[in-house]
Amino acid sequence: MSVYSVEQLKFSYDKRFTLFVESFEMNEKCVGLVGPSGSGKTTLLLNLAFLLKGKWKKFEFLGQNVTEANFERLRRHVTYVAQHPVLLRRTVFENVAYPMALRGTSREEITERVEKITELFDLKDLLNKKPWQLSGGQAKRVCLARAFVFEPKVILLDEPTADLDEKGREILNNVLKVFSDRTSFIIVSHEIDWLESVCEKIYTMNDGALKEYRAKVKKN
Ligand SMILES: Nc1ncnc2c1ncn2[C@@H]1O[C@H](COP(=O)(O)OP(=O)(O)OP(=O)(O)O)[C@@H](O)[C@H]1O
Repeated sequence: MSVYSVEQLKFSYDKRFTLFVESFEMNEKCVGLVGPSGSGKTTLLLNLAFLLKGKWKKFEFLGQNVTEANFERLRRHVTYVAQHPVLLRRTVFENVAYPMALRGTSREEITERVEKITELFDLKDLLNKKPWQLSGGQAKRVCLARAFVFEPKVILLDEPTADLDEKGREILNNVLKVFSDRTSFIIVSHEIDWLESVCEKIYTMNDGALKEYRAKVKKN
C-alpha cells in the first residue's frame, strides 16, 4: 500500500503561485525534497498534511481515497513539523504531552510515552523548563519530540536540521532509524548529502512542479 498516491494535485494561494503535482507515488519509508526558496516545498507538505486543501484528480493516503468528507479526519494520522515551530508557554513535559492530551490519552500512558521520547531526544533533564529557558536546538528537539510522541503514521519534516548542532543531528538520525518500522517520512532540507544518507528517494521542487531527483539504493 502506498503512503500517498497522487495525480494532478493543484493548489494556489493566489494568481502568483500554483503548486501542480502531476504525479506522486510514495512507496518508500522516507523521501527527501529539495528545491529553491519559494518553489512550493512547504505548500506541498501542508497539502499532504491535510492542512491546505487543493484540487486533485486522484489523492489516496494509506490506501484511502481522500474526499471532502474525510479530509479533516485524516489529519490525525499525519504530523507536519514546521521549520520554526512554536512552543506553548508551558513546560517541556506539557509541550511534548500536548498532542496526546488533545487525543484524550490517559495520564499514565502520557507519562510513559513522554519519558520514552524525551529519553530518545535527550531532553530528560529539561522536562520542567519553559520554552524561553531553552536554546534554539533544544527547542527544536522539543518540537520534534512532540511530533513523534504519539507515533503518527506519517511525519512531514520541514528543514528539521535547522537549529540542530552535531549532537542534535545524531539524535535525529537515530530517531529516524528507531521509527522507520512504524512511521513514514517526507523531509524537506537544503542539505542534500544528509537527505541522501537518510532517504530512499529524493524529489526536487521547481516553480511548484515536483520531479524525481534521483533514485537511490539505501546504504546499510
Ligand atoms: N499563506 C500564503 N499566502 C500567499 N502566498 C503564499 C503563502 N505561503 C506561501 N506563499 C507563496 O507561495 C510560494 C511557495 O511558498 P513555499 O513556502 O511553499 O515555498 P518553499 O519552497 O517552502 O520555500 P522556503 O524554502 O523558502 O521555505 C512562494 O511564492 C510564497 O511566497
